[in-house]
Amino acid sequence: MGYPKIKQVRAYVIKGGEGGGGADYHDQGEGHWIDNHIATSMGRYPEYRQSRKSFGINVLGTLVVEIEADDGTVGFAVTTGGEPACYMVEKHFARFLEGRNPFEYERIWDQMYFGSQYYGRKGIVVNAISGVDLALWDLMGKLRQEPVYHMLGGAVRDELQFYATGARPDLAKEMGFIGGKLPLYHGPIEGDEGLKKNVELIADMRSRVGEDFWLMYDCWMALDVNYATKLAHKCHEYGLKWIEEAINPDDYWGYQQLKKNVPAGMLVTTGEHESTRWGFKMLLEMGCCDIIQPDVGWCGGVTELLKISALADAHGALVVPHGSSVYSYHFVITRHNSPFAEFLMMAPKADHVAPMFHPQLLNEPIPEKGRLKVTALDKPGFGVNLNPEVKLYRPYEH
Ligand SMILES: C[C@H](O)[C@H](O)CC(=O)C(=O)O
Ligand SMILES: [Mg+2]
Repeated sequence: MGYPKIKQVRAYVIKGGEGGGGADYHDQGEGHWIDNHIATSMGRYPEYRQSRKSFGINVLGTLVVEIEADDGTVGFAVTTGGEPACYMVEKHFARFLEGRNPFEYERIWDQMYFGSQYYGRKGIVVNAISGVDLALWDLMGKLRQEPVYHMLGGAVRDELQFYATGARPDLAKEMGFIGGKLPLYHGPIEGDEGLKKNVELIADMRSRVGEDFWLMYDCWMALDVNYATKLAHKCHEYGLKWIEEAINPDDYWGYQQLKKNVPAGMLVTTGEHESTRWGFKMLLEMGCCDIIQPDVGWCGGVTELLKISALADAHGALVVPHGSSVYSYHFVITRHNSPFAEFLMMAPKADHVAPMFHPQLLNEPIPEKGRLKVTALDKPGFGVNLNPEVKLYRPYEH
């Protein structure tokens, strides 16, 4: 009805070293806190314990999806997925968009998901679907000259408030954040000595930040239920607010048990590596956690996040999306059951606020004193631009 149709869908990869970082936020230079001996399930192999890049955490690179309408308007989005995701977007998903009205996002999502069900459902395929979906919302916003958050129902509060993820919660407190989430440095393979160091770090941070500041541990899937339970109990006396992604995301039964095991009042959070309403249904119905943390660039995009969020609301769970910069800000501001947002500290020493998807995006809003006014989002679409200085490769065409 009065809107131009979709003319072309294009998918690009941004490779590390040529504007790396950005949406593939683990792809950072040497000495960055995000790659400094963080516990992972690969830590059982000594050669992969010190660095996540050593086992290939940054191997994919950023996926950029552009959707051009007949009138020349271009919506775009970035997420992780790299060249394999480019193949899916160009060779498979583009057919469900080109020639269509861009506002048919439900039908487009449904066709991408069910058209790839036989090889997809999770992981990189859903990253690719998410990238297309976000680019579509950006295009819709640009065509209507409206920010995405307006199209999602409008803001339910005047500003976002953030906790910071990084190596220095003490500095995050000085910068005005409401809490600090530390990476867990030592996994079960490092035994009691490692466990002791994990507890000592929280104790040290607590002594630096005082009583009321939130402290959390992000365990990045590295633990087992027994270790996670011990860690939770030992950190309780230092006021650990939540234990995040403690175990393998496929082990719903383990999360269910962990939720029963943690001290009263401590929250269990997970979901950044989960996707679609069906994955989150498992977490919610099985009582696995208190907060779900979908990444809007990985869980199926905004279209799917709306469904996940409604499901969580009905289960009394909060939705605090993982990272994802503007793509989550436009969502969080519209939902009562998303009362705050995450900010990933991308400064190598976590000592100042730097745009999360730098250098790929221009005009990316960043928190000031741990907050962001809704007016910072008042631009068409997601309100960001691709940095023309970052090189794009288009490995496949259709
Ligand atoms: C810090 C974590 O290991 C990871 O890099 C980011 C993450 O899981 C989060 O922000 O949450
Ligand atoms: Mg996490």
